[in-house]
Amino acid sequence: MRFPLSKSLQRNSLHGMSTQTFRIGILGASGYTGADLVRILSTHPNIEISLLVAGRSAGRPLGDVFPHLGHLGLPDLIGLDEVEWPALDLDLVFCALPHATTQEVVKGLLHATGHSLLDEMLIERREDLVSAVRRDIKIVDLSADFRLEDPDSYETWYGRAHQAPEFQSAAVYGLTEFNRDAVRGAALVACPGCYPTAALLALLPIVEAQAIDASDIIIDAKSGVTGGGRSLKESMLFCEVAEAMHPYGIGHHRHMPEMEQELAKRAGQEVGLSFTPHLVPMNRGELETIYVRLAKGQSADDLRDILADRYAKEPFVRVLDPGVAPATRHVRGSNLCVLNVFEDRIPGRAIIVAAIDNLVKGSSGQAVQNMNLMLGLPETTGLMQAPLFP
Ligand SMILES: NC(=O)C1=CN([C@@H]2O[C@H](COP(=O)(O)OP(=O)(O)OC[C@H]3O[C@@H](n4cnc5c(N)ncnc54)[C@H](OP(=O)(O)O)[C@@H]3O)[C@@H](O)[C@H]2O)C=CC1
Ligand SMILES: CC(=O)N[C@@H](CCC(=O)OP(=O)(O)O)C(=O)O
Repeated sequence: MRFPLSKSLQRNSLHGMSTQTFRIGILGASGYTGADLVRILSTHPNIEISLLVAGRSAGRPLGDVFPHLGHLGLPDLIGLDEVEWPALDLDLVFCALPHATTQEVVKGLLHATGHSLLDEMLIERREDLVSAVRRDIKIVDLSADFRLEDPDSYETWYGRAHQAPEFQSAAVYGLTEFNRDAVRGAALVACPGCYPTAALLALLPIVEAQAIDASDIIIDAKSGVTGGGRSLKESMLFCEVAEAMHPYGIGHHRHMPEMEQELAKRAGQEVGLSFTPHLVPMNRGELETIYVRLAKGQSADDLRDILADRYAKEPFVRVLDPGVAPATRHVRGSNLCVLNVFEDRIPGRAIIVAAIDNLVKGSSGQAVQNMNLMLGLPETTGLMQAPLFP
């Protein structure tokens, strides 16, 4: 059976698997999330990696920067200004660039390809480019640039005015389990931050059921050092991180408005949370211990039932057996989020625990999950690897 290629996928009638290949690019391929995108996509059956962009590492082979990826035969890293967008004819681009860098890059990319999003924004596009591209390029952004819907909130929390505010409203917030349909049709997906990913998966169903007081949530979070990226920072040096642990961003971390924005959409009441992240001496992984006040008549078991029901059919979110504490070793290298709920000694309170791998479900894995939907592929393609243990 044949389908038009641009609309549907050619299907292998024997195995029910798509045989179509999509050309993708990775901007920020010499960073931690870029490396994990390459790792995950290198075994994805429908993806050809056609472009790898870097900053300081531009001009070097990928295997020079990451010897563990050197055998894949991928293109060398190049600079942004060397990319010939129309000629590359990409289906999708991942932006794994530092936040604040991405907004102008995305704007430039939409102009350089004559993207039809420009029509929606009533911005003139060059007709010669329109005819040169096969179809609109799709963008999956891993940075924070398009997560906040309100330009003023962006300026308040990121300390500078947004450079592409006209595209903020076009972006779909890519928490896949809650925005599947919108992600499928999106031109630009803003993947959630790693801390919001774990917090929202733990809290959204419970807040939606009005089973807790959403104005009184306390999130105590711990992250591995890769959460801070690969560029050199004193606070990330081995001697500063090993055998130590410290909180940061106390009372003013930029992930708070992101969590509140998404919780508020479902809470039906005022949302208030305290959030304190800590840096812990491990490479990857993230654990959140969340303290909540129960709504009248609710128990910790009720919260657990709400999560278990909500995620029963989700491939990447698991509620562990009663009493089993989620740990980063349960998810390492996988696209899983593991959750559980515990009774507090103080009546009327409960404790929710969530664990993810910040580089997989917290960034690159979730980005590929969104890519699969945007390209019309089964959501789990390339993402079913079991966690690495111990
Ligand atoms: N690390 C994590 O756990 C998570 C990260 N994120 C977000 O994902 C994005 C990437 O994060 P991460 O991989 O950790 O960051 P890294 O610092 O490890 O990597 C950043 C990448 O961007 C490249 N880059 C920087 N400036 C430019 C430029 N001007 N032109 C071209 N390339 C440039 C760097 O190239 P080079 O090194 O060669 O200069 C590098 O490849 C960030 O926005 C981050 O906030 C989101 C969720 C989790
Ligand atoms: C350990 C560490 O530094 N973590 C980062 C969060 C990384 C992330 O997921 O979020 P963004 O995409 O919003 O950067 C931080 O606290 O800023």
